[in-house]
Order: sequence, then C-alpha cells, then structure tokens
Amino acid sequence: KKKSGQSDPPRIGLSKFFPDGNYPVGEEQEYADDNRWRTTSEEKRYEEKLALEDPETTYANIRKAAEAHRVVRQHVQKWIKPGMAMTDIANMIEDGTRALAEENGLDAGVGFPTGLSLNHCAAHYTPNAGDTIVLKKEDVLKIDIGVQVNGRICDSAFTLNFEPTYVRLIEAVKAATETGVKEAGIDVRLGELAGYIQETMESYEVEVGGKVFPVKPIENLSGHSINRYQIHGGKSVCLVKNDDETKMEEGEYFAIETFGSTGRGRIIESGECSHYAKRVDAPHVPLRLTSAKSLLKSINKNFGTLPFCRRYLDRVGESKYLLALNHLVQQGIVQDYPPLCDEPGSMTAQFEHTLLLRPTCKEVVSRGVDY
Ligand SMILES: O=S(=O)(c1cccs1)N(Cc1ccc(F)cc1)Cc1ncn[nH]1
Ligand SMILES: [Mn+2]
Ligand SMILES: [Mn+2]
Ligand SMILES: [Mn+2]
Repeated sequence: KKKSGQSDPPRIGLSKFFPDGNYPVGEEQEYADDNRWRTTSEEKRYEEKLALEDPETTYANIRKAAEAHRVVRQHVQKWIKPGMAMTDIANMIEDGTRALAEENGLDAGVGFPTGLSLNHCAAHYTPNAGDTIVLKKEDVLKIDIGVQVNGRICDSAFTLNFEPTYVRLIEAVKAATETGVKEAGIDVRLGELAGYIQETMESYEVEVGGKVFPVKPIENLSGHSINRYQIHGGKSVCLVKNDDETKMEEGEYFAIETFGSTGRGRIIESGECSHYAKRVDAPHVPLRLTSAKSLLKSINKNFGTLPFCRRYLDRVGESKYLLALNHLVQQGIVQDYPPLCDEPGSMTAQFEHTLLLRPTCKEVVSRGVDY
C-alpha cells in the first residue's frame, strides 16, 4: 500500500500531503555539553517567538525542500541501473524535484544542477546537451541534489555503487560526514571540526585488487554555510585539520559534506564545464557584447544567484550562448564551477547533509531512512 499516496514516479506536489504547511522535522540532535542549556524552556520560548515574528524561521521552507529531496532520491535509488544514460538520470531527478517542490520561477524548484560525478571525479559534473555517457556497473556515482523553496536550499548528497569493490571507501565517507554532523554546533571552530572529520576518514583503508589504500580526505573540497539563494554562504568546513578559528553561529544553515579518495586526496578542475552561477558580488560592468547582455537578463530572470547548468539554459530557450557565457565568466559576473577530479584511476566518494543550527538544537533536516 502506498505510504503517502505519492505517485510513482513521484510527481505530486508536497503541499497536497502537508496542507497545513507543517513539513516533517529533520533529525534533532542536542548540542554538546557546553551548550546543553539551549534545550531549556527559555530557549524553546525564544524559538517560538522567532517563529511568530518571521514565518521564515518556522523552517517550513527548508523542511519542504528536504522532504522533496528524500522522496526524489529514494525513487532514484530504487530505479537507477548500470546502462542508464547520465542525461536520463539527471532528468528523472530534476522532473521529480520540480514537481514535488512545486516549481514556480525563483520561488521554488531545483536548487542547483544535479551532480552526477563518476569515479575519480568528486563533484560538479552534470551532463551537457549531447553527453553520451552511460552508467557502468563498476562505477562509483556521487548524486548531489539541490532543492530550493523560497530560496532555502537543501543540499544533500550520497554515493552509489553497483559492485562491492569500494564499499569500505563509501563507509569511510559516510562515517566522516556523520562525525561532521555530530561535532558541529554553535561556537564550534571550523578548523577544529575539520580535524574531527579528518580523524574519522583516515581511520579507514580500502583493499582493491590485493593493494591496500588509505582513505584520504580530499584536502581542497569542503562543506559550507548556505544563505538564502546563495549556495555558498562564505564559511567553509575543510576536511583536514586547520587553524581557522571562525565559529559556527546560531541560526546558520550548513552543508556538512565530506569527500574521501584512494588517489592524491586533492582535486583539480578537469573537463568541460557545466555548472555556473551569477556571483552575489557581481560587478556592474557595461557589457558591450549584446548577446552577453541578453544572456545575463535571462540568467537574472531564471536563476538569480542560484547555480545553473547549460541544460537549464537550453530548457529556458537560450541557444548559441557559449560565447556570451564565457564573456560573463571572463568579466567576473558569472562564476564557472568546472568538474573537480582527483587523479584518473583513483576513486572518490561523498556524503552530504544540510544542518540547521537552531537556538534549541541541531536539526539534520535532510536526514532520511536511507542516510
Ligand atoms: O564546491 S563548492 O563550490 C564550495 C564549497 C565550499 C565553498 S564553495 N560547492 C558549492 C556549489 C557550487 C556550485 C553548485 F552548482 C552547487 C554547489 C559545494 C557543493 N557543490 C555541490 N554541493 N555542494
Ligand atoms: Mn551538494
Ligand atoms: Mn554542498
Ligand atoms: Mn539563544
């Protein structure tokens, strides 16, 4: 019997199932001892006052995005198979996301391009038009899905394998992300949190073809704070111990994401770019290129500062835009985010959750039965 009456594939907007706007609360974790007092009735009253003052802090937006994230990802986990084209996997995910989040311009829909990075590539790959790549059974696939509701972005990712070779790598990264979630908290220093993540990651090794590889945290990838319509809020949670004294603060949203590798433990930008985003601090330079002017207008209208990919430009009717897009990148108006890859032949894995630092507790809003 269907649990929620949702269709298969999932295409019914979530407001049909939560008409009162009370979307499921994520996993609530208590803060560590020195912040234990936060679960007091005084803090609870404070949180209720906040919710009355500003509907945004009822967290309904991020919780709707997270519920859409869970339903879409659990559907793709069920149906994905080696032999499927990356483009079809991307469309399956994005069609579901748009339907459940009830896409409506910039008010709701896809939060950023669907990451489908394979093997030694860790992040920021999604197919461009004409991509013919097909999933293979020996692939290790990172699926990174973004859902946004009123600019609140649920950024969460997981790793899929179809044969057991890299199971220990995947376990290492899942454990490291759990450590990051557990140790995160108000007033926690980012550099210290990085050390805890590194310690968990480096306690694993993986044996491939009789050779033992230590699992390395990817030292130049990181988690990040998230603001409304801004996937990178300015704070980074690195994966190796460092002396960044910056603290996590009450009310912040964080993407806690970790990446492990059997290679160098370092990514380089590699391959054709698909991911772009208008910079939040984009300079107002006079654009001489007419095509760049009209493309920027389309980007502002359709994406604002949310990341997009070439397929999304195709979808909103743009064509022959590459010269204009590269001009906007070169002018510092649009940031390009090329695929981030470790050395060929290595293997990488990722897990990511979105975490709310509420006054009374930490809420792992993207938690599901799957991860
Ligand atoms: O690597 S990031 O650029 C970054 C990490 C720390 C500071 S900025 N990036 C943010 C982002 C950039 C472009 C996107 F299309 C989507 C997200 C992390 C990330 N990628 C996927 N999920 N999370
Ligand atoms: Mn992500
Ligand atoms: Mn992220
Ligand atoms: Mn307080």
